[in-house]
Amino acid sequence: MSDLRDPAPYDALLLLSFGGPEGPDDVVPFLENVTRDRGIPTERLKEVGQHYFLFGGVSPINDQNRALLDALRKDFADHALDLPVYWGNRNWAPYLTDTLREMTEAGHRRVAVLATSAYASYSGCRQYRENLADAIAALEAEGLRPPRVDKLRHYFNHPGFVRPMIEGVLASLAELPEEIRAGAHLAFTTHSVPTAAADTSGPEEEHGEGGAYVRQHLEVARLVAGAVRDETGIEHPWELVYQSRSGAPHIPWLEPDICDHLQTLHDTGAPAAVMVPIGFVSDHMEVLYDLDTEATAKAAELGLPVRRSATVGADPRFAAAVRDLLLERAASERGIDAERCALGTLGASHDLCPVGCCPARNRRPAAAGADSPYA
Ligand SMILES: CC1=C(CCC(=O)O)c2cc3nc(cc4[nH]c(cc5[nH]c(cc1n2)c(C)c5CCC(=O)O)c(CCC(=O)O)c4C)C(CCC(=O)O)=C3C
Ligand SMILES: [Fe+2]
Repeated sequence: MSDLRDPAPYDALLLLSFGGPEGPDDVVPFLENVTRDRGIPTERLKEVGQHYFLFGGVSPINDQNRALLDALRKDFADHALDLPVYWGNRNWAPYLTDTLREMTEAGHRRVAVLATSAYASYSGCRQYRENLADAIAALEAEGLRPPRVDKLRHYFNHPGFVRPMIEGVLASLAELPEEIRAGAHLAFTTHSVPTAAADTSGPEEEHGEGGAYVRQHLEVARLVAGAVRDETGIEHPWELVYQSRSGAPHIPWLEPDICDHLQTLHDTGAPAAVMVPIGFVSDHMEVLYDLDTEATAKAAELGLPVRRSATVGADPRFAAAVRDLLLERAASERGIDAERCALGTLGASHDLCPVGCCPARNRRPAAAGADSPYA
């Protein structure tokens, strides 16, 4: 079989995610894992710890990933794709290294990796690749021969990621009282990163200020706003804003913050807003706390009606998109040119991050890129 439904050379899919605590005792060790050598002020860490304690010390991200695993397995089974799906995290159990050890022992030799992060950037891409390299090195040090890992391309502009978000915005708009609906702003929001990290995101010279990170988010915002206009006939004003900033105050990060933006909307007479978390794949803590708790409280204080639209989560169209990305890459690894699904004007992202893509402050080995020691 050498058709576009053939997963060869891949013999497994690895869902690679951030990880999160599953109870109060996990919170501090989890935050220590996340922030090791990252210079985040203690005050910020205490504050973020409180966000988790507010939810019983449980991050929603793990259940979101379990739901996505179920959706992927169902989608694969429904399409006669006989490929096991594993799950490993960068910062909490099931840890990436343990999952990769399990995969090694099960005899897997070539693994496609789906990261739960849709865009370019150090935090959203290279850091995942560094952790893959760390896991491979750890297993090699145990005398094992881990499989080769290939990270599937960025899917920010894949219709299986964008379409569910469009529907989410339409549903949130429909929930707003009719007399304020037409004037509602769309506040597209994503994780802030240091401006220096944004500027160097993606292949050098391919992107302007803000780099691939800002450009890719602006493209998704434009696509969603355009589809909403086509559907409703109403041109909702929109902006790209940021959330979840950490780090020292003197270091510039992408702005404006969602809460400052809500203040501006209020001050300039906007009647309502829909917060659209395009930067996140599922409803994890950044969405539940920073948007649903903090920004929603800010809006209430201002008397500004707001809604928060859905993330893709375990939407079956997203699961189908993952299958599409995997089969597209598999074909390409076999030397066959498969169609690369992408909405808008940026085109399908690269398979292999080029050398120097999304550079780290401290250079470390990263797997699954042109500069990988494990190609
Ligand atoms: C771009 C980006 C994404 C989106 C892409 C992706 O999804 O990967 C993302 C996702 C997430 N970030 C998460 C949690 C945290 N991120 C932190 C810190 C940081 N994130 C950053 C960036 C991003 N982060 C950055 C530049 C820092 C500063 C420190 C550093 O340079 O590394 C900290 C430390 C405390 C704080 O400062 O907030 C925590 C606890 C969780 C899990 C949530 C849950 O438990 O449900 C998820 C999904
Ligand atoms: Fe983060």
